[in-house]
Amino acid sequence: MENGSINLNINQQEIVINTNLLFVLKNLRKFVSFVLLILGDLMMYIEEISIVNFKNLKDVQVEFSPRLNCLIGNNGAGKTNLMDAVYYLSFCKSFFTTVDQFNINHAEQFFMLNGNYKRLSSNENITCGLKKGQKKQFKRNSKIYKRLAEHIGLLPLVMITPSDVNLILGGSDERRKFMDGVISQFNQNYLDDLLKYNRALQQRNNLLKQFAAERYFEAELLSVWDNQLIEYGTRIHTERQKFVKKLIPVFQQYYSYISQENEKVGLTHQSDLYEHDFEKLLNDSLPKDRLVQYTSAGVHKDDLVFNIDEFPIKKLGSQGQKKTFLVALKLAQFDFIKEISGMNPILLLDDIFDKLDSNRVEQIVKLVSDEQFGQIFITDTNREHLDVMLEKIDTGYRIFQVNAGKIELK
Ligand SMILES: Nc1ncnc2c1ncn2[C@@H]1O[C@H](COP(=O)(O)OP(=O)(O)OP(=O)(O)O)[C@@H](O)[C@H]1O
Repeated sequence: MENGSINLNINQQEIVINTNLLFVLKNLRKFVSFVLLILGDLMMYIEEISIVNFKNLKDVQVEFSPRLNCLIGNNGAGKTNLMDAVYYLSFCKSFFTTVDQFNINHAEQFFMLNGNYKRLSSNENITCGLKKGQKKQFKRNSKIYKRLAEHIGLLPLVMITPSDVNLILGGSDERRKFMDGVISQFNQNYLDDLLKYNRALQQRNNLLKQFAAERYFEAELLSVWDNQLIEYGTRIHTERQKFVKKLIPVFQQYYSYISQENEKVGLTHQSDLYEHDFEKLLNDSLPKDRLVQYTSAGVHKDDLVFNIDEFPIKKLGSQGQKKTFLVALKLAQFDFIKEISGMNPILLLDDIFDKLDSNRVEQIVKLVSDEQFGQIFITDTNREHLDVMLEKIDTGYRIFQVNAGKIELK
């Protein structure tokens, strides 16, 4: 008995030590971010860029401010193209198209981007070149990347553009892409799980089609893919759940600040896996899957539900409310990435003030003028909103006039 109670005490002590260790590890990342913040070392920014033949930017060299860069010019001048060039150097692709060749100037055969960055205490030179009909070359400090995935996350960046409205208006795949894009930037395991899940899903769907075509069924063959879906899908679900849990309160705070508490917004992660475990789901949906010849349940059906005052924002939100929603969502993404990377992501705000009333514009201006944001790029067709912003940031900004693909420092 005595021995038993001694063992019990030891076990309890071990549990306490383990729990403390877990707590320390969990909070270590937060602590490091906090220390870096205090030391002012969260800064990461692009110092200069040279662009050749990227869309309508044929020959551009620009030195940027580490704080605020305002791009002013008429419609079609090339403001968004300049931002997309900066986006490209972070993500190895355009924000707007997956077809790389579309980024080459129509009259030319190649494009070239070259960016110099300050990142924590080091300098980084990133170049990208693409010739028509060839594979693109992406280099960090003159060394070619073997896998582009190695570059993702090195230069964190968040972009807000008018096309983000597809997140609200588009299908659930847009919202899954949003979740997956943010999580996988800093989580290689998540990206691997996603790739493996999609491969297994494809194979399972092929098999269901084959069974139907041959009027035949073999449960054992299907279970090979079921097991893989369950393994990867359950991990994907857990990561998405953690991400959304972190995102919601920050997003709601931003929305409430910008709208001055005029509306209440909600964001919910919808997934079959909250109700049942994956194995049961696949078993229950098997008769339907055999009929429709594809997998009808799983994390590939997940969605994010966006509400305003408890109604779907897609149907009932005004244009300004939708815009506010997206700005708050992307700013919450900014906070999430900042915490994970320990750096201030570059923030690109394209045409952000369109559709917003003057109160909301003023709130956003106040927000992003704050030191908690690092380097910011902002476009507008005139100086009206930007001048209000510049009153709040008295030093460290640059204004560029963009005109027919040419960029001039004002
Ligand atoms: N591959 C390409 N080659 C040449 N020009 C291109 C290419 N792709 C896009 N463009 C041109 O770039 C221009 C669009 O530039 P951009 O989207 O940067 O404009 P903007 O200044 O942001 O305008 P807005 O204020 O309307 O948003 C268009 O004139 C378009 O035709």
